[in-house]
Amino acid sequence: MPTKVAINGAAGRMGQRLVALGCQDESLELVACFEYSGHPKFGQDAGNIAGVGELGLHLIDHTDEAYDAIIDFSVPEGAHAAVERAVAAKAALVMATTGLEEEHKAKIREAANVIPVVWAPSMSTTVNLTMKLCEIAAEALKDVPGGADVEILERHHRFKEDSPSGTALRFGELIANKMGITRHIHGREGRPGARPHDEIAYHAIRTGDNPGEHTIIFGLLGETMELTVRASNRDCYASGALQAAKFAAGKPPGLYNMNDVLGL
Ligand SMILES: NC(=O)C1=CN([C@@H]2O[C@H](COP(=O)(O)OP(=O)(O)OC[C@H]3O[C@@H](n4cnc5c(N)ncnc54)[C@H](O)[C@@H]3O)[C@@H](O)[C@H]2O)C=CC1
Ligand SMILES: O=C(O)C1=N[C@H](C(=O)O)C[C@H](O)C1
Repeated sequence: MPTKVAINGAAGRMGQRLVALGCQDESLELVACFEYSGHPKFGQDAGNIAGVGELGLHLIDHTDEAYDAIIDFSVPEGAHAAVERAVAAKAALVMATTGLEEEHKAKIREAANVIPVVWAPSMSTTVNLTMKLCEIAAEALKDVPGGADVEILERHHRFKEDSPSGTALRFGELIANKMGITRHIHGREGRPGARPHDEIAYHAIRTGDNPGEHTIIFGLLGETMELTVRASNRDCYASGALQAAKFAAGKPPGLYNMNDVLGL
């Protein structure tokens, strides 16, 4: 039986790729494409919007159709709505939206008591693998003589609303946990003085249509290591999210991440 999937934020950049890839995947069935009712294309066919032709799936904000999983790539308010939809439908939730406030995060954690939730700031295989590599590097370099300075650079398209990216913040969190760092700063200006070792700095670049790029720098005295992971287009995120939906459907309630989905 195919996994029945609903998409929240279906007219967005990511939503359109989910519709386009999802409708070609025989192991799943798209059953609902949610948008907020004020969207200028509300009611139109999601397939036409995604450029794959009519699918008979219109942009809606309510359905009585059952589904096994709902995937959310939207905005914080949309993510809130997706959690409520998932709990009401007793469906798995794949939460991909970034830039969430603490109230939204608390709601997701609470939902994981009653439904399976896959929650990750990046659904990309290579990003999640790079996170593993960074954890190895952080562990190995935490006591290196002279210290290792960690800086995280991210580049995204000009339309991105949150900064820094959720992925950059997750990289920082994982590295900080391994190295015992508690200070996180965002850019530098003026005369901040010599760099302390126990901080991680984030730098967010916004240009053109960049679908996402992260560089993690470990700077030592005498040598530097940089790990870069770069998306060529959004399909790495969309296919990861569809995989996560299939993974989570029917799983026991709980919080899962992409390492669980990808077996990393
Ligand atoms: N975890 C991951 O792998 C990735 C996460 N993202 C995140 O996904 C989010 C969306 O990214 P994009 O698609 O580029 O943004 P977008 O702005 O193109 O799409 C967001 C969509 O959500 C819709 N929306 C707004 N309110 C809604 C509501 N109440 N209910 C349902 N839909 C609603 C908007 O109308 C829009 O169509 C961002 O937070 C981004 O950072 C993006 C790519 C990968
Ligand atoms: O908004 C985007 O485009 C992306 N957002 C995610 C993030 O904030 O980490 C993931 C990816 O980098 C693309």
